[in-house]
Amino acid sequence: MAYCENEFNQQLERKWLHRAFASMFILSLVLIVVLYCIFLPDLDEHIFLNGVLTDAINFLIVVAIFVIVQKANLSTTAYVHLSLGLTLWTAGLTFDLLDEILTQPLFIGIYVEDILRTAGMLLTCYGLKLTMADLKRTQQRLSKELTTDYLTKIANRRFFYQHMQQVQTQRFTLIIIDIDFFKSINDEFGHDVGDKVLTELAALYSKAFSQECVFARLGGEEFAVFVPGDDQQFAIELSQQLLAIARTIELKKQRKVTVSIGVSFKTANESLTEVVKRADQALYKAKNSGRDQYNLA
Ligand SMILES: Nc1nc2c(ncn2[C@@H]2O[C@H](COP(=O)(O)OP(=O)(O)OP(=O)(O)O)[C@@H](O)[C@H]2O)c(=O)[nH]1
Repeated sequence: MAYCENEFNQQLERKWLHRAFASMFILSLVLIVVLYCIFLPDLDEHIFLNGVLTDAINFLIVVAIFVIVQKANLSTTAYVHLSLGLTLWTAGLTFDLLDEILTQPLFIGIYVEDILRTAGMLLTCYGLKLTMADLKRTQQRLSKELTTDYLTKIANRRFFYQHMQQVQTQRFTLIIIDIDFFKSINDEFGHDVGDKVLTELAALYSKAFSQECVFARLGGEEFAVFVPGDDQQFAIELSQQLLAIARTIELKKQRKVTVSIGVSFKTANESLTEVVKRADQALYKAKNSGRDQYNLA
């Protein structure tokens, strides 16, 4: 609710900002033309069409960029810098354009026109830099979101499979962990307690692995660990440790959480599908043999 209100206020603020910049943009151009007409009433004597076409094209290009900026979804800081920069730049170009049609006082050509254009260009450049930085931040956030599990904040299935694909020429150990009777935990204690068990288990397991291991939530109540190498003894010790960690999570009514584990070792020419299938089969055996245990494929 608070989020929606905030979003609404931001949209309202942006709408007014748009109106203010559009009005300022149009007014500044009209003002320059009007001032010319006031101070140079004998237009006929001054009109000469020298290079007007290229200046008109330059003018129209910057006006088009201004319109694009008004429609773009930018951060407020980037939007303000770009709009202000383009307004000043266009004001400079208006003097430049009128200069081709009318004779203007020297000080306008030397100071006003160039100062406005240069200040406008600098502000626009800075606005572009801010826009690029915003874009980079958005890309980084989206790519993190794409590979992170929304609930436990550990890596998700997409990240895990991408990682296995990248290192599929190496030998590795795949451990699949599945919480036992998770449906009954949800049914008995509620979905929020189920969520808490998932986050707590993910946090405890994250601390148990070294940097080279990749730990992810595959979905539902299923987790997976990628361990480089195919050391069987290490896999057994790690699985025992994972079983013990799960039992430390205590639910109400003295009920403890347990997990079942399936382990497979990737051989040199084996496909990813095959190694995942063998780990799944090992997990299935651990479940069928009474749960709270591991099985090696
Ligand atoms: N709280 C919560 N529950 C989830 C989530 N994702 C899946 N579940 C539930 O997890 C349960 C999985 O149940 P089952 O596949 O029957 O497995 P199980 O009850 O653990 O039984 P076994 O695996 O055979 O021991 C389902 O009831 C899903 O609704 C989640 O993000 N949060």
